[in-house]
Amino acid sequence: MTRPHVQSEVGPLNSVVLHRPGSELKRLTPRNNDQLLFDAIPWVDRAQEEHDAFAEVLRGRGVEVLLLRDLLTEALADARARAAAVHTGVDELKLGADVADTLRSHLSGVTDATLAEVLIGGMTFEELPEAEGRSLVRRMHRPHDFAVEPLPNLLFTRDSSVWIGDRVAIAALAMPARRRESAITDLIYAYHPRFSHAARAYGAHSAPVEGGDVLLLAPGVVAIGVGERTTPAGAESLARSMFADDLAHTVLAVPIEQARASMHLDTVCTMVDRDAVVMYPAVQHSLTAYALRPKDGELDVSGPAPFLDAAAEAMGIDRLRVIDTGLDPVTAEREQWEDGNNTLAVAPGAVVAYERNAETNARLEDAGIEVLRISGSELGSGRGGPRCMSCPISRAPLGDTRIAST
Ligand SMILES: NC(=O)NCCC[C@H](N)C(=O)O
Repeated sequence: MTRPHVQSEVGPLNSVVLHRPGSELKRLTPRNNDQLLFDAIPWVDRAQEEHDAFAEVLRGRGVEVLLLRDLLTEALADARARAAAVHTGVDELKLGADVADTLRSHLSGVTDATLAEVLIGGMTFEELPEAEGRSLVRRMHRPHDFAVEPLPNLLFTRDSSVWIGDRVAIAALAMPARRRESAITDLIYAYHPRFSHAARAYGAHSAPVEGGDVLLLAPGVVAIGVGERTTPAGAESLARSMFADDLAHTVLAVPIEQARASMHLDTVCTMVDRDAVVMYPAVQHSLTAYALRPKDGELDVSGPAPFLDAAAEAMGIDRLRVIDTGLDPVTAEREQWEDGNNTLAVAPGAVVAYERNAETNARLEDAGIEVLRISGSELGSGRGGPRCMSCPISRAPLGDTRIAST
């Protein structure tokens, strides 16, 4: 069992948290999928097969795969975790006092696995336990309305927490459909025995920061996308916290377009080697960064400067290589939408990628990157790729292997 520690995007991956999708995906309908941040209605059995294959690819590379549902169920063995779980699952403002009381006492009596299932998969009004008396709330809600909202985006374990060094930052998620995910990761890291000594970064700050926006470019150098999800205040707050804990010497705040296709920095750029990224060509020359550094207890902010220059300078390298995908704008846009730039490195120069992005993958291979292809036809309907679907908790240090000079 490796100790949680992550200093880079590409250090050999030891352990990762994934979430095998389950009943929460079966809650998606054409009426609620937009609100629940899915672009289509996934075929759940196939999504599970695709996810199992993803996990197998990682295991095949020696990666320990921890499944979020197991971690949550195990954490709930602690009575304090159960109390917190029931508290987070029951929204009294929505349910009213009577239904909330009934649900609380019901959930207090179910098994840990059932409680985890309700927290993840949600509960409809018709699934609520029977109760004495009359409730206007019950009568006025339709049977399929959610009494406990499902969390289909838990699939994207990247976003609700991020390990920086030996500390974990619980993200404050921006979208209402995802906010409760943080409470679940918080429970796991607070009460699961494996994480009992995990120190926190970012504390209880509430300005939105999502893990998909946080890229550990090199030890001590962190890029934070600022756009649809992470706010300037969130980036600044996380930077201050990392400086205070000596986790970083430079933070690059990177403005990204506030659009669905580029909701996180990792939708347009991920690292594929210690000095190389795959990047959506349309942003390659326009991406900029503000550099934040600690100075006399305050923040020193400079820039904006071109992102690639600012990153190379902070990383102490001549240049940050961009794998030249050479794609025509239409293919590039199609493959960016399908998470072609959202790769997960299992080691320097070896990444997991969706197979459907054939052109991007071919260019990566031309550049000497090993591409481990997975199918994502159903998984991708939530708009996330291999990096979004994984939360590394342990990567081996990069060591002093020299940076490629090509
Ligand atoms: N890091 C990522 O880009 N995560 C993908 C999140 C997709 C999810 N449906 C969302 O809209 O938040």
